[in-house]
Amino acid sequence: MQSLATLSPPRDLSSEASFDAPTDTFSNVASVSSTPPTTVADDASLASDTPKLEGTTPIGPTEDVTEPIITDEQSEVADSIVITTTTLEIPTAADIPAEPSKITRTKTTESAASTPTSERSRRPRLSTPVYNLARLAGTAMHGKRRANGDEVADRKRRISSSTILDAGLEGDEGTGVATKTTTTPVKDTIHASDSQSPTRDTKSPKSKSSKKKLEIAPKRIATRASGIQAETLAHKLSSLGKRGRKTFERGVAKMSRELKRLQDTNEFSGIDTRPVLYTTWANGKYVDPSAPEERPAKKAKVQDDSAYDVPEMEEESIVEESAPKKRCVKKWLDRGLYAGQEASPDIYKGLAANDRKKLAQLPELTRSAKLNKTFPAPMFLGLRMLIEGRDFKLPYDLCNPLPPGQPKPDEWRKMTKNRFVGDAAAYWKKTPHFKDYQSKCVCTAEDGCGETCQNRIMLYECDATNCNVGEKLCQNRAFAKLQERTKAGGKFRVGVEVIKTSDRGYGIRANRCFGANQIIMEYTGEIITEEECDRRMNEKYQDNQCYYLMSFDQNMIIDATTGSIARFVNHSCQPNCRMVKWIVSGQPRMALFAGDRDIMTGEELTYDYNFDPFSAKNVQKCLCGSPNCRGVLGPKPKEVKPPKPSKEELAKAAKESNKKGKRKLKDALGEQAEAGPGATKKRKIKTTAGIKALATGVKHTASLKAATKGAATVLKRSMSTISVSTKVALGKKDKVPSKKVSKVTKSKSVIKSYGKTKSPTKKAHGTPRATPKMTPSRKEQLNIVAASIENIDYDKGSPPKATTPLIEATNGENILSASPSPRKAIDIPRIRLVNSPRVV
Ligand SMILES: C[S@@+](CC[C@H](N)C(=O)[O-])C[C@H]1O[C@@H](n2cnc3c(N)ncnc32)[C@H](O)[C@@H]1O
Repeated sequence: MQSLATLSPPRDLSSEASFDAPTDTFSNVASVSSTPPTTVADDASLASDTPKLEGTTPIGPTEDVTEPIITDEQSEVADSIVITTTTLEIPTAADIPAEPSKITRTKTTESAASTPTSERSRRPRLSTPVYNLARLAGTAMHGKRRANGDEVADRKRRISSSTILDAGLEGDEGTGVATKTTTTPVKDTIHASDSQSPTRDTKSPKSKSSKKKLEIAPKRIATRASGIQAETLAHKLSSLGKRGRKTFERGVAKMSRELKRLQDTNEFSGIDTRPVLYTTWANGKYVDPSAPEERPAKKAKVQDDSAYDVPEMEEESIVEESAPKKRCVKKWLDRGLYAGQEASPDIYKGLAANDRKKLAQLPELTRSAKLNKTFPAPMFLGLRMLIEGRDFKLPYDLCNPLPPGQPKPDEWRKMTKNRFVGDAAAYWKKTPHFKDYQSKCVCTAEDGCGETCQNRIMLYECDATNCNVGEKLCQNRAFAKLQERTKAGGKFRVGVEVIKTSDRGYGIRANRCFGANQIIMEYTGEIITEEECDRRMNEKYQDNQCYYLMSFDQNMIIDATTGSIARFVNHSCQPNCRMVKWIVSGQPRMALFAGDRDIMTGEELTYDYNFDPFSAKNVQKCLCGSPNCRGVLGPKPKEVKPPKPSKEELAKAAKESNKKGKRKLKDALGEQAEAGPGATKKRKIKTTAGIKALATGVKHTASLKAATKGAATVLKRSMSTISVSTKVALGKKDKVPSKKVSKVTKSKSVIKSYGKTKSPTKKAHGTPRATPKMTPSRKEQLNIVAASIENIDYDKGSPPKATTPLIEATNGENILSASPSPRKAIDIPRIRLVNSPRVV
């Protein structure tokens, strides 16, 4: 009988789930049920890790016992593993036929051997943890002894009992019957290998030699790098004295099986199964992860921050926190992302009663005011936000200012209000005709001082003195709105910024959107007399490339060399803005307004300078780049008049008209005869439409008064011939209060005095200025071309509309065709600037 060592997983491996999970039943069984060596004499048994089973299962006779076939896997196992063995009684070749050998096997093996089953043997899987052990034992570094595929069958190898058993098991895999056994004595081999194996089987220590074995049994080193020496049973025994050992052995012999099994526990073996902790070191010190995080005191934190050079930020935030909270002011936009969308016809639909009530109180939605169609942003929440008054951020394309660090113009002293310089203030007072602006408009709350407001038509801004509607509903307060908008500052509110152009010096860019005709910024500066302007041109600005002088009012000039940002607006022959002069609280003020189309964020703002260069020397090349560029910074071209007809053509035309006149007279007489005496009168009324029409069709006397007044005011501001036209327009039979007529007469005298042509001033270097356009009077600029409003179609009962004669600028520009403003939408005649600003 030879003992056959079976390969069983080392004890420590069974507990090291971290390497390879011992999924095989065998390992687990081995771990749990392995026992100390049965006897110290039995080396194999002593080294064995497998439990000693109570019963032994005879393995059937094996014929043809040959040298065991060692598979690659098995050989590796044998080579590299410290093997624990279990005593097996294997029949020798001679014994086999005589009596069936008995072999002590594990339960699994036993069942595999005894019960023919189709189950695969689990044995080969046992080798998995063995590799790890080899690596741990330090033998793995030597590498494999052979390459894959080597013929190893004939090679003489150390063979362990496990190998033999494995071989046998391999052979009967599937059948459970061992087909090959070995005759090679393996005991010595096992000895050698067992010298490193831990002692476990202490089942029956019998002799002194076995005790010696126990004593010299090497300490088992825990495979975990715990650093703690595992105190094994053997180790403990070795430190005992003779008597102590005897006592122990006696005790062991008496030990119950359960207790013996306990000895195999990790605790008993001194195996540290606690997870390995990766230590953290910081600044040369061990960081204990379990220790609570140290929170530095607040003061220390500030000191830390200072190390990163951000103390200012910290300080600022602290200051902000301590500052009292500002009251949240509701911000309104009159233009938004969804500008132009139609509002829902029933805005109260789907709202709760409370919300309806709130909504009804909003001034924007009161019946008297016009619904602002341009404010449904954002699309679905607009109404809710109106009710609740929440702010929202503007999208990128509505406001996109340039980043900081843009080039800034030097030597520019900003001035946000006009200032009279020198004699200008004194001279200004002599012409108080701007008191006329105080005449109240006749607008109703529904109108809201819209396009039909007389003040608006006259370019008078409404205020408390001249507005019939009131501040809340009035829409004719552009300058007041501008002031309100920009007073708080901020890039969006200001809406414009200086840019450096590539070829025209500085310019102005819109950093937000502006609606058509919306006021953008005021043009302010020093108001100087012509004499002062000449002086500055000759002395101060002699070598200047850029001029910031603009004709203003009463033959005066605004010099914006010291002035508002509007002075940087460049010229374009196809501009997107216009410079318009308004009378605000009786004072003329100039501002840049958007043109007839909306202005998008990022566009450069331009207007037509209608530039007067004084002399050829000052003519500058225009670089606006528009398709209709005039080439130079010069005055607007006059409209090309049709060529004069020849004398013959004139004579012919006269004949024709004579004939037609006779015929018309005949027709007229015929009609008169048919229609009776009233017909002529009717016809007369028709031709004198204008204000007469208003007067006849109006029920409200107040409206009548205002309408008449409005028209008269426009006329009186235009030229002296207005009085004639007005009289015609009013008609003798119209019951217009005499006061109004007298006012017109009065204005006539004003205009006379104001319409004086100025004496030509001396140009630079003593030459007289040859350009009366420099500061044109109203008389020079405007001409009445018609005083009819025949095409007005009033609704019955609607209040009368203010009317003004259609006026054309002297340069031939027809206002209706040249500037199709929204005013065109309503059928009233309109005027343009009474005194168009000019850059000089
Ligand atoms: C009122 S300033 C405009 C601001 C000026 N670009 C600046 O840098 O101060 C008028 C001057 O700008 C220049 N300028 C404006 N528009 C121009 C244009 N379209 N082409 C060439 N130069 C222009 C001319 O030199 C003109 O005298």
